[in-house]
Amino acid sequence: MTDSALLAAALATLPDAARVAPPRISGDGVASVILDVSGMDAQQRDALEAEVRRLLLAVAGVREVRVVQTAEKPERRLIAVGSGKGGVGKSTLSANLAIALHRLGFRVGLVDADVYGPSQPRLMAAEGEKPTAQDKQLNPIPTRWGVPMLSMGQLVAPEKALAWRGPMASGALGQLVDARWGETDTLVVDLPPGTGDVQLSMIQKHRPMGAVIVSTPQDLALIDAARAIDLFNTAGIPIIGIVENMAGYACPHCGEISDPFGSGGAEAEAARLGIPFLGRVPLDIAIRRASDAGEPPAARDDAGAEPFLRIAEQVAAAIRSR
Ligand SMILES: Nc1ncnc2c1ncn2[C@@H]1O[C@H](COP(=O)(O)OP(=O)(O)OP(=O)(O)O)[C@@H](O)[C@H]1O
Repeated sequence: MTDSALLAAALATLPDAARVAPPRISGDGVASVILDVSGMDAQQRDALEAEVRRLLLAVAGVREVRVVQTAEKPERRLIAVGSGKGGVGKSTLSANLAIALHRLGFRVGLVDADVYGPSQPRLMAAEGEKPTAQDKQLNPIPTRWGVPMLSMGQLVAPEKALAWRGPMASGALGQLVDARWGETDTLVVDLPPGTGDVQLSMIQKHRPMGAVIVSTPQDLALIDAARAIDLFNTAGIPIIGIVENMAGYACPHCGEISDPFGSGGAEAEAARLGIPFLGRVPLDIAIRRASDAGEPPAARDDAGAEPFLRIAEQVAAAIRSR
């Protein structure tokens, strides 16, 4: 006859013994044990389970071992990046913000929820890669920038996306957010422009910690940005701040600075609305070229990364103050 005390003694030698709940054994020699695998990667989990099985099967009277793995759901904050209208650089900002936050020490993942114009696979040099799934949960795709990602563009062919109705897009958003993000503590979510179903689903179901709004300096973009801000405000999601993108164009030939979309509009709007202004990203052909080449400027060790790092520092401060 084998009792539970014998099993516990066999497992006491494990370095991870604290993760093993007291095992039980049935009269017919089936040992049951629960392992707490919180924070472990798949390899560590498998190794622990194999070791527990080996030790228990070595105990006289044990003919079978049943193992259940449990893990605490890690606390993961979502940062939604939105804009009132398309083409203002929301995707560019999301990718570079994610990388800059990673450089500041956060464990960051990137979700591209823009079903109608997913651009993260290109920006992050992951075009053509398809995520695999495990137990119906998607595995994020690692990128060379240390920020794993998932994109609507990896779930649906571009020509089919246009036919997607709101509920389908919202369902897909759930799959991206609830994927196997493991140790990731912060998800940067690149939303579609505007205030449609995906944004509502994001707000209602996934409750982001806060939102970053991207706008160009011009009036029309700002009116739309104010609408996006209003949506988050109404739902009680804090606005972390506004970023002004495509501000101040430096001519690559003569160096003269011009302001094709005006200047300072987003900062003035932020002041008017009483929300933080997070910074300005210049209209710079180097940003467009690097983005098209899948080499986000925020990953560089030169001045090109600076605007994104400054913005990320403010977002990091907002995260830490919560
Ligand atoms: N600061 C910048 N300087 C130069 N080009 C930029 C800058 N920001 C973005 N771009 C370029 O502008 C274009 C639109 O940017 P992006 O795709 O990030 O915008 P978006 O708001 O996400 O658009 P959409 O709503 O279509 O997804 C891209 O070609 C991008 O490389």
